Amino acid sequence: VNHAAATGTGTGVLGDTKTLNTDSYSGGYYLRDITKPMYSTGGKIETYTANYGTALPGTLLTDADNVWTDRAAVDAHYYAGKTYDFYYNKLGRNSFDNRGATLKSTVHYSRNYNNAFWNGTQMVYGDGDGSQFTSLSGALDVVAHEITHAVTERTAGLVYEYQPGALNESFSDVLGNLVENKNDPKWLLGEDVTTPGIAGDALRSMSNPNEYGQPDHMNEYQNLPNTREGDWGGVHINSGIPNKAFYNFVTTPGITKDNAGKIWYRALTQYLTSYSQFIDARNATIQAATDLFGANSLEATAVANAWASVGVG
Ligand SMILES: O=C(O)[C@H](CCc1ccccc1)CC1(C(=O)N[C@@H](Cc2c[nH]c3ccccc23)C(=O)O)CCCC1
Ligand SMILES: [Zn+2]
Repeated sequence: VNHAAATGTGTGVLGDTKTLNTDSYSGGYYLRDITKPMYSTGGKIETYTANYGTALPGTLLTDADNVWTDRAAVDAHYYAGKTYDFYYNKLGRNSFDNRGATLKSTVHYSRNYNNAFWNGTQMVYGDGDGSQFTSLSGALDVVAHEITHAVTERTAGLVYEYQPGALNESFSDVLGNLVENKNDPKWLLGEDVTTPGIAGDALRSMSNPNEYGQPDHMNEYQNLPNTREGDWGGVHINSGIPNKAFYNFVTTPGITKDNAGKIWYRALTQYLTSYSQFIDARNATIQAATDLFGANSLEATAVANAWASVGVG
């Protein structure tokens, strides 16, 4: 048969079994999902391996019997599909460009690579060194974090430095956790792949940014240089402040995750721009809440209070 949707099974990074959307061709199966609405305009989800090198995208994964054992690839593929579904079904967005662009992931990037990234074209995942991280595609919040960088790039375009960069980071953490949708009262980031030898820790905490060295209030804002060593003005550090604002908002009685996500997404895609500062994000999220729920709604009031609680506005 020439290219038909097939259903395979695979083992994920944490040893769990998952059902996968694959593509059958005469002779075997590709790790390619052709079942999504994006396929009507040629979009698909494809997962590659860099084979421990750094050339991208590497080789599209194939398998003879549709039983997949590359754990990092299984999760990169499955979680990209879950993230696509969230954006399409919950927010009405058709892939990161809203025009059904193909989602391409590469796993086994380099050796013992303790990180992951969106490179402007695709997602890239390291396997970690087994101590600091396990394969980073093993966390849905990480996968959705990376794909949200692509969404931000195509919408607000928040530049990756200082406050706009910290907002860029925060939107990726917020959407990462909303897509993951765990009942995690601490709203942790990367908990499934950080320090496989230690339970209960994470990369960041949205409920208590201080726990992982991040500020949770403007009076703790860290003025860092716009260099690699300075984390581009502290984009992964000062994101603790907007992260805490979102946490305070979404945990306000009467506020739902779905409505919080709609408000943050509308602010990102309708009001924020390349050099928006924290105060602009406050104003944008209040405006979005007002658009969606009314000026004196619980949502609009709670958004203003949440930003005020971290010293913004
Ligand atoms: O997407 C991002 O913001 C991060 C991308 C980092 C990157 C950028 C450019 C080239 C290479 C890597 C990756 C993630 C991140 O937050 N990385 C942080 C924390 C981190 C992960 N691995 C590290 C190793 C050393 C130091 C810090 C880190 C960082 O790069 O700062 C996001 C979710 C999990 C990993
Ligand atoms: Zn990021």
